[in-house]
Amino acid sequence: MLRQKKNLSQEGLAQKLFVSRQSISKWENGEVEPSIDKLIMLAEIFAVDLDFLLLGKSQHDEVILKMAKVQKHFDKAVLRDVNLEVRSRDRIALLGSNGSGKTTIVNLILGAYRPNGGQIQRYFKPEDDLSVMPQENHLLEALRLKEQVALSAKIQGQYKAQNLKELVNQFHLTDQSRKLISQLSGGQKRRLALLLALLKPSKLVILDEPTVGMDLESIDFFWSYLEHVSGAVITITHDFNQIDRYFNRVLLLKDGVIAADERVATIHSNNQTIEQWYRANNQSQEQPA
Ligand SMILES: Nc1ncnc2c1ncn2[C@@H]1O[C@H](COP(=O)(O)OP(=O)(O)OP(=O)(O)O)[C@@H](O)[C@H]1O
Repeated sequence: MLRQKKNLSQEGLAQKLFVSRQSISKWENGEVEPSIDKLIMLAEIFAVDLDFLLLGKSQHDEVILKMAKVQKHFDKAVLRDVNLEVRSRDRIALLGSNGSGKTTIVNLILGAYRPNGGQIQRYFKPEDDLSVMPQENHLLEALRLKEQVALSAKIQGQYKAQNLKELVNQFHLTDQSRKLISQLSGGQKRRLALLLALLKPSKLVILDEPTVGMDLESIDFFWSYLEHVSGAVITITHDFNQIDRYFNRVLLLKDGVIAADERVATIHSNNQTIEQWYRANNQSQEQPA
């Protein structure tokens, strides 16, 4: 998948790694594993963490979350019968009109809401293996940016001052590091919220409308950074320009159920963009946010 994304043939990759094309073919078929020095080279060529390559095999296709017949109502029913299985390598875009219940699903997964019916099974420890970037930033406005990063890192047991400095730099926030959070722009706050959500490696990362308020440069940075995340990702987004590129699966929430659950590759093979697919499947509803 990574090789194809880079438009590299097996032959081309073999030349870069000083191995035969047959070796690449055997690795890709799962017959043989690359040695660690080749894995390090692969991580560099594909610009992914080594962890991503190492975990990729052991976590392949592992179910990490199951929702069965889940119901949630407030004044009226929001979720009537939600059935969903999330696997460890999924890159899911969760789509649906305003008020269809997307954030409610996120809150149920987090355990912030209890379902009125049905079951939710998490095959991971939420306190260790779940990271969330909520729709509203949960930042401490009175802290300086570097203090907020240090505090969150300490809470999550990820405190290494040098690593944090590098992370702040990667997120292009070094110039803001001494500023009070209350003085940051909306886009800078979103970038900081993403940094905090990704401080530790997680089995499941949930992002609720992450790019709202970001400028184009930050949006590009955001999506390219997410490529490096090794766990499953569920994102609520209407950033249709990116769904085609980044995600491998789309869900449409409509009338309280997952009305459509499709592989992005299948949609593309039908010569549709995700936006066209969304409009065709969500026709009777209002336009997205
Ligand atoms: N805590 C709550 N108390 C009462 N009603 C709620 C609560 N949380 C959500 N709702 C209602 O449930 C419905 C679904 O809300 P939710 O935020 O899940 O939708 P959404 O799909 O995320 O919408 P948007 O795209 O606008 O963010 C809405 O009608 C909302 O008012």
